[in-house]
Amino acid sequence: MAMLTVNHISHTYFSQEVATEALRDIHFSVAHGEFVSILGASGCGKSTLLSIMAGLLEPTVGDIVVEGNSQSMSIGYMLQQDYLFPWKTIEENVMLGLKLLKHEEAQAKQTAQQLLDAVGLPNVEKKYPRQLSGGMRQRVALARTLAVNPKILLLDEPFSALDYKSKLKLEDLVCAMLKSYEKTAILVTHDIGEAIAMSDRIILMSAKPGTIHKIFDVPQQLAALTPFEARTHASYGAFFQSVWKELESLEHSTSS
Ligand SMILES: Nc1ncnc2c1ncn2[C@@H]1O[C@H](COP(=O)(O)OP(=O)(O)OP(=O)(O)O)[C@@H](O)[C@H]1O
Repeated sequence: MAMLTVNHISHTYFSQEVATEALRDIHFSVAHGEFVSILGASGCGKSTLLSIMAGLLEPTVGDIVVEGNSQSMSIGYMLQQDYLFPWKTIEENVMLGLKLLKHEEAQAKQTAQQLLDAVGLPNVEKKYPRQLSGGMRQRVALARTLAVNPKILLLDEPFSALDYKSKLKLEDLVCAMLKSYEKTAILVTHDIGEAIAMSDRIILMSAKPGTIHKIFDVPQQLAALTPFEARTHASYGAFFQSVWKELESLEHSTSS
């Protein structure tokens, strides 16, 4: 059974008597452990779809089915900004969700420490977010997300505020962590390279209204590699070009 099904979702915003059709009949499933990217130009409805998948926005038509349940309870997020609480230590930030779920303090501390070790930050637990770099803070955000053991991670351009080297390193770390914790992930991005390097499948969206234009299976020889290895593999360029061409044709068809 699919881990998540986006079940014929359509969404129209109504504001001040103006209707904007943001999404039309979006339908796809994501398997357990799969990494799917949603790629598209600005305004194609990525954020709207993400908000619906997260359960933050009720779609006009359709629903989200998570592993057989019609609810999006088991979803964690990693966003562009880390949203760490500046007045809390790193350890307290990672433990936050566990405390809300009423986990025992000692157990929560142990989980936080294990995850901080796993994301390569073994000695920062008593520091505050302002004492860490942007890349380190995003690693803390990843640890905090994984701490509550969500079934599915929604990643909303989580590397876009980072310098290029930190971004590539974090891509590798996120994929390694997701693999070792057997998580399912959906990444929203407008970065073709990132989508290719990280995903098993890429859903390319067109705009006005947002629809699924095409779904690419990332070639196995790339999908099996780490993101950095994929970016530097001989077949990366040809696949990049085929996705790029499709994106270009979309832009021409919407601007003509
Ligand atoms: N609250 C809202 N009220 C009215 N229209 C909205 C609202 N939010 C988004 N829209 C419209 O819905 C469409 C899809 O917007 P959305 O933000 O989901 O796209 P996006 O692909 O995430 O864009 P970006 O990459 O720029 O964030 C756009 O036409 C946008 O103007």
